[in-house]
Amino acid sequence: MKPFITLDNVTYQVGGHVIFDQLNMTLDEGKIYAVIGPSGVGKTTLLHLLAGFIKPAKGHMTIAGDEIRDVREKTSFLFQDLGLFPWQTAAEAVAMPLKMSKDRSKTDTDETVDHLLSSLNILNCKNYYPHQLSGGQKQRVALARTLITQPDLLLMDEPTSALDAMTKETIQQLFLDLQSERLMTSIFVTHDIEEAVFLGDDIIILHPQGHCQFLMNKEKQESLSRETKAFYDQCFYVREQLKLGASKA
Ligand SMILES: Nc1ncnc2c1ncn2[C@@H]1O[C@H](COP(=O)(O)OP(=O)(O)OP(=O)(O)O)[C@@H](O)[C@H]1O
Repeated sequence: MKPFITLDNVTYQVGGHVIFDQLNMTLDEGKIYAVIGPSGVGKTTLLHLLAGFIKPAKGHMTIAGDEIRDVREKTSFLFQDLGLFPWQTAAEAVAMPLKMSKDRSKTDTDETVDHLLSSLNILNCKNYYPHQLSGGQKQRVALARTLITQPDLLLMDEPTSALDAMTKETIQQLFLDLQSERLMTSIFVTHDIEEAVFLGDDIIILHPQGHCQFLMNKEKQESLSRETKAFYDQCFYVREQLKLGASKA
């Protein structure tokens, strides 16, 4: 795997409060990274730095060898509130990022949207407005909208936190299927240890005071099944590491 993202001595502070002090990180291309850690530790801030929404006070950050100076075209962001507009149908919301590109015909855009909605099993909802969609369907529409531009980096902030347990599992599996079809690096923030262990190739634990711990996750597991002892052992291990970090703070 190639290094795709590098953070080199990144320092970030807000209102006199240091969130990251000389943070270093190398993330590989094509992997899924789960970011977990206590509330207020800086998980969303890390995503915002990577998205180019905010800039570090010191240090360097690169994606695909280029310094992050601004919001990149090839980075997509899935916000916690999904950002679906009440006046847009599912198909219109998903097509929106493509409409900004002038060199696409309407037929081409419609076909791409239908293909993606179909692969997320929501083609039947294409003319529905947000109030006509369930939580899981909204989540899929928002995911489709982030994927339509074929991003090489997908950043997601607690993507399944508002979903019930079964819908969450369906979306997680769909996400894994989509990720396996694309050359895309995904980084998602979660408070859910099981989600981090199920989805993350690696888990990044952010501890208080900006200490960052990497856990190789998937290669330690026998399978992706939640039913295995290895899965629960790994969840237990992540929980212990979080507790240990909190006790040192
Ligand atoms: N605009 C801001 N002004 C002042 N402080 C801020 C601002 N944005 C974030 N912070 C502070 O920065 C710290 C990190 O915030 P961040 O949202 O990244 O944490 P988090 O780990 O994602 O938390 P949570 O799990 O609760 O969502 C918090 O202490 C927060 O209060």
